[in-house]
Amino acid sequence: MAGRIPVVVNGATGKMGREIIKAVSQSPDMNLIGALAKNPKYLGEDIGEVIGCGALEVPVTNEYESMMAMLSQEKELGVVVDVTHPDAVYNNVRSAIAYGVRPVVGTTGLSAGQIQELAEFADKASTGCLIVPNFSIGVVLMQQAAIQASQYFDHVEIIELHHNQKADAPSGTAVQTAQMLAELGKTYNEPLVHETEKITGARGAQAEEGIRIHSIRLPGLVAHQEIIFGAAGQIYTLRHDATDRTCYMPGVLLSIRKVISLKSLVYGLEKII
Ligand SMILES: NC(=O)C1=CN([C@@H]2O[C@H](COP(=O)(O)OP(=O)(O)OC[C@H]3O[C@@H](n4cnc5c(N)ncnc54)[C@H](OP(=O)(O)O)[C@@H]3O)[C@@H](O)[C@H]2O)C=CC1
Ligand SMILES: O=C(O)C1=N[C@H](C(=O)O)C[C@H](O)C1
Repeated sequence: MAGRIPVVVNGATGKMGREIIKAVSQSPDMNLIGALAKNPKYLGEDIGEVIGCGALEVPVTNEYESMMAMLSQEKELGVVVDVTHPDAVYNNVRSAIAYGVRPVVGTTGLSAGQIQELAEFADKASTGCLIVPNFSIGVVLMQQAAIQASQYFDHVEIIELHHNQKADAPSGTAVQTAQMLAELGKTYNEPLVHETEKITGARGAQAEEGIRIHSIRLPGLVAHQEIIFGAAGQIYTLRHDATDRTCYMPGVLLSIRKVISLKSLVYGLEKII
């Protein structure tokens, strides 16, 4: 369909992938042309039927390279949305860029070194790539509030709480939040006493500049984060709760629309809104 952004969703049968298939297929400026999944159970089936929204005439496939080749042949610049697994995402993104396809990466768990390598790769290819640890506007607002608060508070810890099918810890959102606070050029949480962990990990993971991250995994949770600031006589808590994955869809669609005009890798939704 002329003028529409051709989109392939990788991880199409997963929790995020299913929502993205619905959102993309209902967007008048996008054309869902591919649905990639790992599970052989769905191969060849119509992705619309698999996710229960009616036929979309897009069969599920696991042939990543062929999909990238097909996207690269489209008249309009093609986008692949990656919501797969931390073990797969790096190679997926490299391969997409090599085909001139624009990746929108929701998958978390990439290391800082891997992101740097992908940025160099995207730069050399002059190809846009968006890595978005969290697509929800609420998280962007929470992070902005945290940046403001950090001017006045020298002590902060992050608690992230997720469903217990999550592969990576800490969450990409928590890692990004800690980075944002660390980049402000101060060190947090100067200890008043010598601390001993009687059980390893009791004080959480140590991120940059003394910031601690605590990860909780339980059935019943979706995706939640608290940023807790402390000072003499007061506690300031910022909290975001994703209660349903539909909260990510406006950010996913915006990212698809924006990535086609980028010429390099951009990290974070806050950079494009
Ligand atoms: N940026 C954001 O705002 C958000 C990011 N996420 C991130 O998105 C990713 C996916 O999350 P979620 O949908 O909950 O996870 P799911 O496990 O529900 O879905 C992952 C999908 O990817 C497939 N998959 C798994 N391993 C591979 C692989 N090696 N190669 C290709 N496909 C693979 C799975 O297939 P199969 O079932 O066959 O294994 C499944 O379809 C995670 O990294 C998560 O942190 C999640 C929510 C919001
Ligand atoms: O796995 C999830 O569910 C989520 N992953 C992302 C992360 O690691 O930050 C975004 C959100 O927290 C949901």
